Amino acid sequence: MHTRLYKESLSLHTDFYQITMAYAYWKSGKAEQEAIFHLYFRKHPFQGGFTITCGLEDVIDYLQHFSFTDADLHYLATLTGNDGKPLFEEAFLNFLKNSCFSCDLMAVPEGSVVFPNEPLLRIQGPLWQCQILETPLLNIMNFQTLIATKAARIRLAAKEDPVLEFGLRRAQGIDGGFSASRAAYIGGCDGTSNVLAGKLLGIPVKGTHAHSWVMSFDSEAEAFQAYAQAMPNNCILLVDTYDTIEGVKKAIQVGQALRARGYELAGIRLDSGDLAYLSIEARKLLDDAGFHNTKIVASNDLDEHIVESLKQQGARIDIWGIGTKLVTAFDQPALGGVYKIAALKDTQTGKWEYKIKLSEQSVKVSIPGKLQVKRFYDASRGLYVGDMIYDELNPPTGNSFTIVDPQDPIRRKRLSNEAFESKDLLIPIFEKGKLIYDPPTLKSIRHHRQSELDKLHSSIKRFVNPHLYPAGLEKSLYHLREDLIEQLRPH
Ligand SMILES: Nc1ncnc2c1ncn2[C@@H]1O[C@H](COP(=O)(O)OP(=O)(O)OP(=O)(O)O)[C@@H](O)[C@H]1O
Ligand SMILES: O=P(O)(O)OC[C@H]1O[C@H](OP(=O)(O)OP(=O)(O)O)[C@H](O)[C@@H]1O
Ligand SMILES: O=C(O)c1cccnc1
Repeated sequence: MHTRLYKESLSLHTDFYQITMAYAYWKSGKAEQEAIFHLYFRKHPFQGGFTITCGLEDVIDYLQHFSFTDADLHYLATLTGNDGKPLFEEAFLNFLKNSCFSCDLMAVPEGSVVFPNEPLLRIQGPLWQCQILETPLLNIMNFQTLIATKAARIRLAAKEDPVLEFGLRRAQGIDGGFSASRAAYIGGCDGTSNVLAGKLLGIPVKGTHAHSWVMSFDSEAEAFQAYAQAMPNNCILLVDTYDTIEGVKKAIQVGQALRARGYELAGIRLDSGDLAYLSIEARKLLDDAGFHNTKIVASNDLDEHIVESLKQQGARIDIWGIGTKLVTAFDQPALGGVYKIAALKDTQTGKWEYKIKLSEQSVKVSIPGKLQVKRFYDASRGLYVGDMIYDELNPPTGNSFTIVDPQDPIRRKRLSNEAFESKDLLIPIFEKGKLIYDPPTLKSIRHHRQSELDKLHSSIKRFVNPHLYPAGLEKSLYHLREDLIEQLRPH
């Protein structure tokens, strides 16, 4: 999508240090050494129990367009060090000019449920390429994964009701708005007010009208009549500009006039006040007047918690319009996804060397290897029962496995191929830079997200103190990691 939004080449859409490292790798003869990196997160957002991965299509788009234009190289050639001399040798800029993306990429399909420490992306290829891609891959995946997860939580709260994403005006800039609309649709919104997302992505566009429409007329009644006149087949009237109950009554009068012309009043919208009380009162007025099919839309700083509460209060809201708190992920504005090197191939021996990052905080110690995730499914209950992160360089044998929670090694679980079905989550996307994956449509990603959430036990999906889904390291990988920690920090 980036290439459709921006005319610029986006190969410089990275942090400066990625380019200085690429240069230094090149200078030290390591640029082409084969490496494996993983992109993963350590903690679910929103204190939740699950995360929805999102952003792969934009990652594919980015990688397909990854090349340095003359203008990019010209710019890099102007950068100087503190002695005033150019930072990058011309031969390096030529090296960039003649290169294109040539890595293998494995990914968990968009819309899948994922858990801490599981690679959402695994990239294998020349060290300099893997490195330089850290920033754009995180930039794309962190945001869209965050918003898809927020939308999925709102979808859970709204149950079967339609949810419309109204966030563009409050979103974080142009791409923030556009990619939020995409991620929100994958996460479970049914439509968007973002017309560009409608055009480019095929998301249904929906909406009502603003207070300024009403305020531009001498009276609310006139405003409603004029709107119904202009758009009799798409008439949802915002009733709270002056007095909500009076507004509903005026909307009913307009609804009667519409009916006389052979149209139906599609809905009313409430945007302030006590949404439970007002929706119940509005429903009574509409039903008493015979407008049983006129929907009640609600908006006003909604999020999953308010939607859940309004439903518990018996609110009669049919459609939820949700903007700010969805597209800005208001209560957690960033997903802390990270991207770490996990193995490097020795150029002499051709053998992989494991790489691990230590930290004082055990949660921040990285996981070495060429990781894959096996997910176990209990077909008799229709539920996912556990995920095993394992090392393809040293895969476990047999049919029964132990997984260990790296943060709490006492938490272990046995998973067996005999009791459960299983599948590997990471699938091939690029092979040596060639795209070998046919990305699914947005609609089918959305369906996939729904079927994934259906396979999670309700205790994992609750908002308050969700149950911890068993996702751990296969035992021998756990021990490998412990051994490496021991070797690097023996005391
Ligand atoms: N019955 C309810 N239970 C829980 N939350 C509610 C209920 N009704 C409305 N809310 C939420 O409470 C908040 C109300 O905020 P606020 O007081 O700013 O709204 P308001 O009274 O309508 O004012 P404004 O006219 O400025 O929008 C919103 O987030 C709204 O979604
Ligand atoms: O509340 P959100 O979830 O962000 O949904 C979108 C909001 O945007 C519109 O009004 P706007 O916020 O521009 O003006 P208002 O606050 O005066 O209604 C609309 O009326 C909603 O309230
Ligand atoms: O169509 C609407 O009602 C709408 C669109 C954007 C923001 N708030 C409301």
